[in-house]
Amino acid sequence: MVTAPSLTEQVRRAARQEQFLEVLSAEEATRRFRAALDLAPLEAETVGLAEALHRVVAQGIAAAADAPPFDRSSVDGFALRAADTAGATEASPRRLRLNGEVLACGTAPAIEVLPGTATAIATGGVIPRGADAVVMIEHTELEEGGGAAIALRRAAAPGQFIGFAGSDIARGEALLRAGTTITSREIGMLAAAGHATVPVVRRPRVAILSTGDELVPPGTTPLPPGAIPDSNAAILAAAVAEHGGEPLPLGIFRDDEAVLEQAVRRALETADLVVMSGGTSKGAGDVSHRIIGRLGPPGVLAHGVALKPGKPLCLAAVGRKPLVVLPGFPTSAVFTFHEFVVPVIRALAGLPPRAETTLEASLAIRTPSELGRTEYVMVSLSETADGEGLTAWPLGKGSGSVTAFSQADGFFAIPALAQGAEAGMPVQVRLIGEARLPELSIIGSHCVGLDDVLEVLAEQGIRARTLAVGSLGGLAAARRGECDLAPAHLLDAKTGLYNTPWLEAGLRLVPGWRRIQGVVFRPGDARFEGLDGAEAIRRAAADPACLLVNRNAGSGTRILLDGLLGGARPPGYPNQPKSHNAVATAVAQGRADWGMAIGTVARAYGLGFLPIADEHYDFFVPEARLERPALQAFLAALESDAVRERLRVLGFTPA
Ligand SMILES: Nc1nc2c(c(=O)[nH]1)N[C@H]1C(S)=C(S)[C@@H](COP(=O)(O)OP(=O)(O)OC[C@H]3O[C@@H](n4cnc5c(N)ncnc54)[C@H](O)[C@@H]3O)O[C@H]1N2
Ligand code: MOO
Repeated sequence: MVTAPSLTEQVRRAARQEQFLEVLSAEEATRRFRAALDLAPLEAETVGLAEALHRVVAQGIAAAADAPPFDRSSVDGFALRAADTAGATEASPRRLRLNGEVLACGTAPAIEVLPGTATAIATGGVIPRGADAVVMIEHTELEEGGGAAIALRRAAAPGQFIGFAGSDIARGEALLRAGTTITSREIGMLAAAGHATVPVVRRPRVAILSTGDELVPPGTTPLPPGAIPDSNAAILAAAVAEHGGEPLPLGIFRDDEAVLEQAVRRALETADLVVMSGGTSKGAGDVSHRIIGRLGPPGVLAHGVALKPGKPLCLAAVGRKPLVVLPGFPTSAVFTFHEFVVPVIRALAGLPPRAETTLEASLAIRTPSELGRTEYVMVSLSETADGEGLTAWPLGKGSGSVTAFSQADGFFAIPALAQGAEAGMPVQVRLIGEARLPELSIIGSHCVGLDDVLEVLAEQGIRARTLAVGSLGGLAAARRGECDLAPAHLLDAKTGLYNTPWLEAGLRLVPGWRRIQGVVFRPGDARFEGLDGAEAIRRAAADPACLLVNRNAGSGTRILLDGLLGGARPPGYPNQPKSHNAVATAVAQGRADWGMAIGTVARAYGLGFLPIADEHYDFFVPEARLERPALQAFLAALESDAVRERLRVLGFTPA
């Protein structure tokens, strides 16, 4: 009898089909990598206090001097012998003769305070020999007439208003312990306790190489066709510095084995750790991992890890030196860097393992995942309706995204043997950096006009976050009370009304603005030029050579377009990007001939435009949230002349 292979067997078979050396679990890959390395902190070096910020103390440091260095007065007044003031009262004041010196800060006393005398002293002045207390100037009276003297009407306690030498920290006392990260506070202590320099752990030097024929330095304009800005090197260099390393950015290398091998050999000579990105998968140009075998033992320790993002990760060592090839995809590169490389950098830098915070949240939407790989899903967090819990919204941008890791609050894992996670499931979200929930949470349809309103709020110091999940997704979030505002432009085909048919108990509809949706096409295209919008759509839908770029399901634009197509599925229909801009770019670049977008975007891309619908872009607001200050500020901004003018310039009309 033939039985279906078990799930585990299916996963093992899938792994065997990979060309990778062996697809390992993340734990096993980490174990092999760490076992091959020397993870002790690097040797010490001495730096001046001005360079000591964020460095790690290499060995325990004792105070080199007393602080304060001498007994000193903590008030402006008179240094005297406490015994001379015993029994002083309103009725029987004590009279003390003044010595002929004034102890300003920095003045060494010359006259001993003998019984029956006092010396004028400033805050911080050196306590003179003989004195054991200080009285405040306002508790004394200057005696008129018979020579310089003061009268006191209350007794002083021995030691009062004296800061004794070494009472803050005494010479030889432990000041800083090994492993302490130096902040401004430690620098202050070092300076006060007699140190001008400090022994710190040498920062691990991390060489960063980007590989790929398509890569160009950030900011290259115009971008050559097919070129991609090298964002990995930029984010990796900054992340190296954030975790105590010294980045050595070596630049961009073409997919040329000989050149790359030479560069990596040189990097291994100067750096403590070498990080490459790109070229570790299976394409013909994927050469990075191939050269490692020639650099010396032990070589590749893991190539292929059962996780997503990051499957093609390659961990290696040459001697005891770590060498890592990160996947080229930006989210995969930075995610695997943080999981596998950051702990190594921190260990070499003498830093403790990074503190990790995990919060429980409820998953907002069903999230599919690939069987056989632990999938890490980048999420944004929002507060639940009662304000007591959190909802996790998958960013849904994939490994190639350059924004997912940077914009996510954190991530949760879907186990290798699951094919997804269900909406409403509790998930453990590990935070990336510090998650700061925004004051204003906006979930729904995005419009360029919204950015202008939010700009005004930002000027008032109110942080907003927008999650573009389409009009229907936003409406669902508003119904659950999980956002402050759900922007929507939903057309009800039956009534021809926008948004109001979706209104229900517990929700308000705040009018936003009107915008013109229409057909976008390249100027001069005779198939569209001069036609009425609806007629143009009918003709385009019937022309097999005319390629559409559609919109994502759940977006208001898609609902509008589907209504106009009346069930037709013209060529290009499956191409469903998520924004007006993506539609305009596809048409401008000739990858499609037409699509539906708002007039403002059509103008920005220099496209032809046939108006179709004057639609309402409004905001669903959960009533329970109406009183929140950030929401009130948003509503006020919406009404303001400044915002109305900005919207008008963009081509929107007030609702
Ligand atoms: N046939 C297969 N193709 C791919 C597989 C596979 O198993 N079979 N794995 C996919 C996975 S998973 C990943 S992750 C990527 C990683 O591929 P590489 O590490 O070889 O990366 P490249 O091909 O060089 O580049 C991928 C992608 O990333 C962009 N990139 C590269 N470097 C940078 C950089 N420094 N800054 C910004 N962007 C960069 C590059 O332009 C590509 O778009 O492979 C899948 N393919
Ligand atoms: O493993 Mo790759 O990182 O999915 O994108």
